[in-house]
Amino acid sequence: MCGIVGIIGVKDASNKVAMALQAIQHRGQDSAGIGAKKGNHFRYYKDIGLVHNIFNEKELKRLEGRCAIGHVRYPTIGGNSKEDAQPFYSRWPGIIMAHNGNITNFEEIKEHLLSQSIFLSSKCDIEPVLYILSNEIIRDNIKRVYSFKDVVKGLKETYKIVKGAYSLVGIMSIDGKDTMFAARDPYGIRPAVWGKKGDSYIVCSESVCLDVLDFDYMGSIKPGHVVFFREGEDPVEFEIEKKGFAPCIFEYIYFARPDSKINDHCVYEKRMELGRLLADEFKERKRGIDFDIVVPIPDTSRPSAITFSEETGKPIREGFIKNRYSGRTFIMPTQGDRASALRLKLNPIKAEIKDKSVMLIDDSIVRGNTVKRIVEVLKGKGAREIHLAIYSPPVINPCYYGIDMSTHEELIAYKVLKEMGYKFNGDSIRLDKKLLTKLEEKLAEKFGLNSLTYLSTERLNLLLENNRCAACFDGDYPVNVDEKSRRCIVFDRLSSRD
Ligand SMILES: O=P(O)(O)OC[C@H]1O[C@H](OP(=O)(O)OP(=O)(O)O)[C@H](O)[C@@H]1O
Ligand SMILES: NC(=O)CC[C@H](N)C(=O)O
Ligand SMILES: [Mg+2]
Repeated sequence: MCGIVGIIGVKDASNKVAMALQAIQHRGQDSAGIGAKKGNHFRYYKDIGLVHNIFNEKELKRLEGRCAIGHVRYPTIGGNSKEDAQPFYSRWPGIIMAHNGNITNFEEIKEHLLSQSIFLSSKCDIEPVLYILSNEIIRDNIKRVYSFKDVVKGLKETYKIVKGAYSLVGIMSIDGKDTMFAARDPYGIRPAVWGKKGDSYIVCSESVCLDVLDFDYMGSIKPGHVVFFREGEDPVEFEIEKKGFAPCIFEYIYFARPDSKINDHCVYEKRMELGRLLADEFKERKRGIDFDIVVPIPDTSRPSAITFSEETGKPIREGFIKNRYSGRTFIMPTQGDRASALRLKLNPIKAEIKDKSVMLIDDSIVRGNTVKRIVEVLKGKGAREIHLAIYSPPVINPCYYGIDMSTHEELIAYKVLKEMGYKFNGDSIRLDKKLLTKLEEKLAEKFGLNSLTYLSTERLNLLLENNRCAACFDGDYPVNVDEKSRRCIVFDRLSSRD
């Protein structure tokens, strides 16, 4: 999941964007970029690394202007080269743009551009979208000054061609004025919120960016809508193409910061609710299992562990301390990076663990790296029993919409179901409670756990009712991804890794 930010109407906007990007660094740790506009000049800079390593005072000074956008990247299409980092720039008309999500028909639209002799300089999926948008704005309509009407028409045509999950942010000149725009795909799969302070505006993936810069939270960009922002003017909104509302549920489970608001929900409250739902699940399906303490696996599961402890009446303890200088492991690019980072990241408190029956809480099991490491450590420190409860269902379907788990084969729950002889029917794998319990037993055995409890999809559904994309759990994909696009997403991603 990447992070996007756009700010208009402040002095040295790129400085503020750099600050906001640091607030959402957890959404992408591989590369970052900022683009700014001053008068008729666009400038941008992007590189591999964390925001504070890339942008120094000198670099930010060069990115002058009262409007700027920025991006933190976690590659899900293409590789991790400097060329693939965002944002991207188109000269005609001048637009600088970035996105969060995945363009699922990336390969098809590259061909569409090639047929018009338009070549790309990267493997990043937003580059062709930008060129399509530029083309559609200027099509049969070459002007010195473009209006909202021209840009909305261009976006409407672009939405007809581009499929997938995308939250866009961009800057261009409209009616001869600096204008920032933000748009979400027709299902609003990826988040985008906006805020206001005096005459200035901000758009970003999560509301924490607003907090660090003292902007007021104004709401979310609606699915399939575009909003234009100009300094000192009221925002102007248009519907481009709306199909429904299916925000990614994994944002609430893992991706977003707990202190953020997305889709007008407070993520912390949603995680507390997930902890309560998990406790209900545990009480219903795992009667007879006893434990001494509840231990969250830092960081993401901490709010849910609090409510799980409250609901089960068992004390919560810090069994692991997270090294404050290590980032997220799941979003690291290779299996080797993830495994060695886990050793550095989590260290146990022996006094809390020795001779205890421990109930671990985590948000998800994806590849199983974290559980494997945690069990090894706890056994080494003399835990009497190790139980694990996960506040999401088994991840058994790939994500094609911007989370780096786009193949079945990397998903541990899928692999174990296959070993159990379960027959798959495309991506639509649904687990009833009987099969869920069998899978839990098998995985517990594999990891050396005394018990494993997942949240059932039925209970997860209580979190957001029908308004969500939970395809990684239930196989219900809002945007159809054909076989060719699937292969492209996977191939582009894996061929760029070691
Ligand atoms: O089964 P796996 O493939 O290991 O993936 C799942 C784990 O990865 C994430 O943690 P991460 O370390 O990325 O971030 P966190 O500090 O926010 O928990 C997530 O919170 C799980 O703990
Ligand atoms: N996770 C994301 O949102 C990544 C955005 C885009 N697909 C890229 O790889 O740059
Ligand atoms: Mg974690």
